[in-house]
Amino acid sequence: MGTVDGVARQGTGGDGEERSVGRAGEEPSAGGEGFIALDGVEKVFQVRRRAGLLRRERHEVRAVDGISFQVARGEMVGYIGPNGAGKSTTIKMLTGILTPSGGRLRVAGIDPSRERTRLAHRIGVVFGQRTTLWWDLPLRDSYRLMHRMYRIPERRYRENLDRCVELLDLGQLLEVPVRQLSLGQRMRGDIAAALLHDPEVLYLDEPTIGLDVVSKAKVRQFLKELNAERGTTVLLTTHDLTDIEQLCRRVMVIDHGRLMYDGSLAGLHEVGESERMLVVDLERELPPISLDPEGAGPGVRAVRVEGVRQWLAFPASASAAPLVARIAAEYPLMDLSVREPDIEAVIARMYEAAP
Ligand SMILES: Nc1ncnc2c1ncn2[C@@H]1O[C@H](COP(=O)(O)OP(=O)(O)OP(=O)(O)O)[C@@H](O)[C@H]1O
Repeated sequence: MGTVDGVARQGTGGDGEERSVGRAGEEPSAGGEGFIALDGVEKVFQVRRRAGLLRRERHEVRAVDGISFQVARGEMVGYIGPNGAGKSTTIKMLTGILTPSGGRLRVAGIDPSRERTRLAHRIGVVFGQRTTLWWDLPLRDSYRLMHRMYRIPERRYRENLDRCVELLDLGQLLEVPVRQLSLGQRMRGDIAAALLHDPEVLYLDEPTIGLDVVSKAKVRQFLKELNAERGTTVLLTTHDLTDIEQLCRRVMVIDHGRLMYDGSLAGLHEVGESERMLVVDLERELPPISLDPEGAGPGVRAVRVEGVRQWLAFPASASAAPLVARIAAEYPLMDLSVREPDIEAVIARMYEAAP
């Protein structure tokens, strides 16, 4: 594991450290420290488990095991890893919900667990699997409560709400009780709620989980615009590599509480030698597609044929465009789609590839 760690840290990690300080009222941070800065952060849970009929044993779970990274103001970074890797625990420490067991952690120069309330005015959090909205209230009433809780100045609240309503398409939904919203509608409602107080940092934990293709596209487009227009710093946890591909130039991989990779998504695919899958529907049943590597790019292979449908694997770090162009030119193509490898598979291959 150490080797993967060593090999893989090649990315954009330090970029923009110089942009990290300088807001009125912000604590001066240590020379060049990132807007989000973790140094050797640990979180150890003490748990008791059954060790016989009556006996219980105490043992430790090192959910986060010495993580260090920096995120510059305005960066949008993917934070990915398999189930139980330590992602949510990290985010909970970044919001101040959990106190680290060791190491140093700062967000905008603030120690989250010591000054949770002060930090709350500067961060927004969306947990895809849970809502921060009031279940029985219409969206608009939830927003009014947040307006008061965060003491958001009236004009700023109006502007932010209007903007979120427009860009997240919430106009028809404001009077609907949250419990009657679909998952995608509720998620858009939650994202708006996290942004009403104009946070400088947004933590998103699985913001597209369970959403249909159209809702996913809406959420991603909104986040892109938010980041481009307001310079909001975003830390995004997801199991959907397309979220990362479309939103983040930088991705960090965590596993067993340790940072295994920090760099570009293309770099991650290279380290893991992972493959994407092109699924094509032809007009009629044909033998497996065979293409000249010169035109379609190297590493393309037909892996499955089922009637008119064929599956072609190709390196995930390569563009699908030349391959699609080639197939369209040489075969009677009806339809196609590209499937991303899942994160677990990419990480598994990353380990396999380590010397
Ligand atoms: N409150 C807790 N008490 C004891 N163990 C915990 C607690 N919270 C998390 N853990 C353990 O810490 C480890 C990391 O959990 P965490 O929820 O941070 O993972 P995750 O990467 O967010 O996973 P997922 O993708 O499944 O949400 C897991 O082994 C989990 O069981």
